[in-house]
Amino acid sequence: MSAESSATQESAVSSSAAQPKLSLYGGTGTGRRVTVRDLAKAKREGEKWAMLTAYDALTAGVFDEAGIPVLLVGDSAGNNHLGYENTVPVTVDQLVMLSAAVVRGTKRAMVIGDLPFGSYQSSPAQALETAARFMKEAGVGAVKLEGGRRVLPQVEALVQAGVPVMAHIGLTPQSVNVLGGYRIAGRGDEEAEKLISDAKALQHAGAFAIVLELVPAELAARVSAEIDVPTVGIGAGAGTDAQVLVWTDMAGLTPGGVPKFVKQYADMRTLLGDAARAFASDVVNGAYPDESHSYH
Ligand SMILES: Nc1nc(=O)c2c([nH]1)NC[C@@H]1CN(c3ccc(C(=O)N[C@@H](CCC(=O)O)C(=O)O)cc3)CN21
Ligand SMILES: CC(C)C(=O)C(=O)O
Ligand SMILES: [Mg+2]
Repeated sequence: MSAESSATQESAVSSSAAQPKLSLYGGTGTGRRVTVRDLAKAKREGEKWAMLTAYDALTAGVFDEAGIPVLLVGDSAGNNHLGYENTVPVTVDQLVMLSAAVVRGTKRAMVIGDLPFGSYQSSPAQALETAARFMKEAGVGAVKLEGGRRVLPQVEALVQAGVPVMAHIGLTPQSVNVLGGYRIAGRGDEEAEKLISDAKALQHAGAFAIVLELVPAELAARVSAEIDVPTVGIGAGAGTDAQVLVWTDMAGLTPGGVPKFVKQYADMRTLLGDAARAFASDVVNGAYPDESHSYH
């Protein structure tokens, strides 16, 4: 399949399930994807929205049918899909492939590609080259990158070239080796002021939304009130315009403990483990397959 045709908005996923009433969709059945204008309108009208990560076509299709308006192909695929320790080793090739799958598996969500570590920091030209791959080869509707002031030239160049950019400040996991861990950002007056001025500068540079990760709730609420573009919180309290969670955390599939900001809405680790154990047990006992699963 050519890059062109794999990037179409068509999908094998069909939906007959009832959709949640989200004006973000411009009414269901409009046959179009959520756009940056829809998200701007949601902020004006005080409508909150949810974003989830997605790393494959089937899971993305489930979220699309559930009415999640924005799906992020996060570099959190590093630890949640590809088996790495963190997001640092993730490559553009890997995320472009996963992004293409998420676009193919969805019809209405805006799909955002997370620019991996090392794929945009060097220069605006590098950022544009990477973003163009996500748009042409995967068909994403926008990209996301980490950083405040230090990436303003990249944000400006991308927006001027026609690439919608979601910014990401607060805890920026691609800098985990500099930070020495995943710590709360924006504590203290000086850090708080820096976060606010970064948010304003990113908005001025043309970012259509800003992720606020692991920042005190009061500060995130203040940022959200002081800027016109939507904020998307993760571990940033209830005062942001939208919320994002890593889907494996939300669904109870992530092994070990999850951060305190996560709410688990399912227990998929137990569900899948039980299914696998039941299958294995049936095979060992001769209970599967039986006549109904056999051909003659
Ligand atoms: N599965 C998963 N969920 C995520 O939310 C996530 C990833 N992976 N990978 C990329 C980043 C890393 N993130 C993280 C990772 C750990 C904490 C954490 O341990 N937080 C502590 C509080 C830290 C503090 O007190 O300073 C916690 O217990 O909540 C937070 C965000 C968020 N992102
Ligand atoms: C947690 C979100 C914001 C992210 O950047 C990711 O999933 O990679
Ligand atoms: Mg990320």
